[in-house]
Amino acid sequence: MAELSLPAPAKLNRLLHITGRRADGYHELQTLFQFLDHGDTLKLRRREDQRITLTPALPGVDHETNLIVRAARLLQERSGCRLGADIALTKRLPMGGGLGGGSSNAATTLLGLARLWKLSVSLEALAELGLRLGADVPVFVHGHAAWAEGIGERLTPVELDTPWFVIVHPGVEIATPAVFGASQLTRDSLPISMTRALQEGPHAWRNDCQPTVRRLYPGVGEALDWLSDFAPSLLTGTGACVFCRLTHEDQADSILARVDEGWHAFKARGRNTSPLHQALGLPRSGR
Ligand SMILES: C[C@@](CO)(OP(=O)(O)O)[C@H](O)COP(=O)(O)OP(=O)(O)OC[C@H]1O[C@@H](n2ccc(N)nc2=O)[C@H](O)[C@@H]1O
Ligand SMILES: Nc1ncnc2c1ncn2[C@@H]1O[C@H](COP(=O)(O)OP(=O)(O)O)[C@@H](O)[C@H]1O
Repeated sequence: MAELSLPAPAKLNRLLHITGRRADGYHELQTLFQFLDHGDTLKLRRREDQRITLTPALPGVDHETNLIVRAARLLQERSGCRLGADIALTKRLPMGGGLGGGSSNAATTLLGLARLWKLSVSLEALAELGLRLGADVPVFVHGHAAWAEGIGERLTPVELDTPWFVIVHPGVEIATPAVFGASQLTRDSLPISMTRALQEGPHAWRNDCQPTVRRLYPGVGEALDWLSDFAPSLLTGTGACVFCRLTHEDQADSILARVDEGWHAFKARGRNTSPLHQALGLPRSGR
C-alpha cells in the first residue's frame, strides 16, 4: 500500500468549562469532545526519500508551520524513518473556527503516515507526540468521544447522543490565544464530575468562552441569537463556529435554507467513533 485517502473530521466541544490557569499560562479545562461526520480529506502517498510535500498551501500558513508538515517531521524524528510523503489536502473546515481542523489534520497525518511507513508505534505514543502540536490533537489520535481534563489531554471515553447538528461560521476569525488572554474570561468554574455532566445532559451544557467571545466578536453573538430561534445553540471551543442540536435531518435542511448569505453553514451528524479510526479499521481505543 503506497497511498491512503483519509478523513480529518471536525470536533465539537459539547460542553467547555474553564476551571483554572496553570503557571505556564495554559488553562485547565473540562470539556466534552465529539466528532462530526464532516471534515477535511488527506491523500498521503509514500515517497522513498525523506521529503514532505503538501498541496495546496493554506493561505497565511507557511509550509514548515503547517500542522500537517510539523506532524510528519515529528514522526520522522521520533521513529528514525527515512521515508517521506506527498500529501494532498482537501480543506473543508474553516480555519480558526473552533472545529479543530488543524489538530485533526495533524492527527490524521500521524496515524496515516504510521500506517503508510509501516511503523510500530502505539496510539499512546502518537498522542504524546501530537500534544506537542496542540492541546486538541490527542483526542483525534485516540478517536473516541471523550470527557477531557487538564488542557484537554486527560481523556476518558464517553458515549454521547449522536444528533444532527447545524454548524454556522459567522465569517469572523478568532485566534484562540486572544480569547484565553481576555481579562473578562471566566477562569474559576468549579470542577464537576464527568458523571454529573453526563447526567445533566445537553440542555444544561455551556461553554465558558461564550460570554467573552460574544462581547469581543459581535458577529458571533448575532449567529448565536439567530440559531437559538430554532434550537438551543452553543459556541464550540473558542469559536467562531456555533452549533445547534436537532433530532431530524430535515430540521437541519430547513435551517440551512434560511442561513444568511455572509455565513458559511453546514449540517453534520455527531459521531462517538472518529471517522478516521473507522477508515483505518482500528479497534476501539482501550482508554
Ligand atoms: C479551546 C480549545 C478547546 O477544544 O479549542 P479551539 O477553539 O482552539 O479549537 C482547545 O483546547 C485549544 O486547543 P488548540 O487549538 O490545540 O490550542 P493550542 O494550539 O494548544 O494553544 C493555542 C493557545 O491558546 C491558549 N490555550 C490553549 C489551550 C488551553 N487549554 N489553554 C490556553 O491558554 C494558549 O495561549 C496557547 O498558546
Ligand atoms: N493544516 C492546518 N489546518 C488548519 N489550520 C492550520 C493548519 N496548520 C496550521 N494551522 C494554523 O492553526 C490555526 C488554528 O486552526 P484550526 O485548528 O483550524 O482552528 P481551531 O483551533 O480554532 O479549531 C489556523 O488559524 C492556522 O493558522
